[in-house]
Amino acid sequence: MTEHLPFQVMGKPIGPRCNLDCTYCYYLEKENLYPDTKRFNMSDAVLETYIRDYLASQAGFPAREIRFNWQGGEPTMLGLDYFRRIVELQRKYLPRGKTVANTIQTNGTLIDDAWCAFLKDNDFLVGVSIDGPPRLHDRFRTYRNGRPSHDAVMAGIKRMKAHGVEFNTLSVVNRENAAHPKEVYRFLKDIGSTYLQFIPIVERTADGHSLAPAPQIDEDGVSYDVTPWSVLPRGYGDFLCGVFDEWIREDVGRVFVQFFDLQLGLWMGAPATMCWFAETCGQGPALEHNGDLYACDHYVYPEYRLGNIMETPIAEMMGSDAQWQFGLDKRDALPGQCRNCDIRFACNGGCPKHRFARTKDGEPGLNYYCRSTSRFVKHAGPAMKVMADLVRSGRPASDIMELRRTGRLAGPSAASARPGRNDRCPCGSGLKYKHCCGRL
Ligand SMILES: C[S@@+](CC[C@H](N)C(=O)[O-])C[C@H]1O[C@@H](n2cnc3c(N)ncnc32)[C@H](O)[C@@H]1O
Ligand code: SF4
Ligand code: SF4
Ligand code: SF4
Repeated sequence: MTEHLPFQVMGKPIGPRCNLDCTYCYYLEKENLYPDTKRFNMSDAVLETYIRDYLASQAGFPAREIRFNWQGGEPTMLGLDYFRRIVELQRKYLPRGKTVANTIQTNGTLIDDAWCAFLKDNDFLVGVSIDGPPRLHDRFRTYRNGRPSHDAVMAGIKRMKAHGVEFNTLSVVNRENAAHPKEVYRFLKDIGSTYLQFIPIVERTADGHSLAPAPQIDEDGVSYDVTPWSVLPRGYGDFLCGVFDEWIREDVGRVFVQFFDLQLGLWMGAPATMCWFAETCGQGPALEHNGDLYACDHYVYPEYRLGNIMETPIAEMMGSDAQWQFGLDKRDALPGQCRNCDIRFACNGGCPKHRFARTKDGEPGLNYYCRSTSRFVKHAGPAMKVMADLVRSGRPASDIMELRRTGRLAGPSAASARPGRNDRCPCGSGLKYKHCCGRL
């Protein structure tokens, strides 16, 4: 058996089954992978094998906590007894000296008081999918009959808050809500979310989505063969900058936005905390209901199936040449433009799933979101640099808000107005702009 790195599985104990039918959902179509399957619940035998083998596979690594991520489809459709069994099996097989943590990603519509009590008692961290206020959320997140889901999600969130269940929000950035960064951000704050994740959505028509009647044209006149709900690169960049401007004004250290957090880490030279921005990947396989293991949640396709946990130990599949190669390809397949990119440290070419654009020289393999990332880094880079310096000098990153209030630092909008090359850099470093953030 070959060695493997620590890894975290995205578990799909109910496969792609769901009580909602979100227009943009990439996972519902996975039913086609299992055409003869009527019931997608992971059997007790597969569940027990998974929990036993996964815990054993992580036992030798230094991290004390071993994490299980439950997703889908909609995992809460499995019911509470199913999750009680999960906790029981985790206790049974927990290696000495380790602790277990659980996250569950849900649409929130089925969270009642009994669920809340269970989630609280067992310290589950809950991720709730919500795309903003009703007008924006209900545009795509509906039941099969088209009924909106926002009210049900909010009822679930209200209950969780009443029970003191820890939750964060996961919002897809799509063509509609991307145009309203401030409204989305303020809404998420108002409902009590203090940890916000934003995931951009892009689906190519070439992947079999036939609903895009014509190429989608970006504001810059560039044409993309993506679905009408996919956010365009310019729109996603603008969204990130819009949210950043709100956050940096009064919320640093109080509200955690995953993207900003991880960018700050990268500016400080720390390893990426999200695979999209890491140099290599391949440490986040997806486990389907029947024990099939895939290279990644974004690559649940037959050609990326590593095997089945009922036949091959999970550790062996994760140490296989195929999985190593999958992870290294992220770095090795970078096009020239990325290899020579000044902000590669903050991007690393992004997720390979999104690398279907062409570079300025026409080379394939550039990330669709290249323009979004570079726009964000140029906009937020000066402030990121200041925050990184603050943290390095033992001060909290949130001190940046005071520096900006007292005029000792230019705001992001002033920074993005581009000073002259020989002017003092607006980030406050004392260097000339051309020697500091101007190099971006
Ligand atoms: C597939 S769902 C499964 C868990 C649960 N049903 C939920 O909605 O949270 C996991 C996350 O993926 C997001 N998602 C769905 N389709 C997507 C797409 N095409 N691109 C990016 N994210 C997507 C959902 O909004 C949700 O936040
Ligand atoms: S609730 Fe989750 S799994 Fe269900 S359709 Fe929506 S995004 Fe997909
Ligand atoms: S910003 Fe663009 S060119 Fe630079 S590493 Fe990212 S995708 Fe590549
Ligand atoms: S393919 Fe994308 S989502 Fe999957 S592990 Fe790599 S970077 Fe992460």
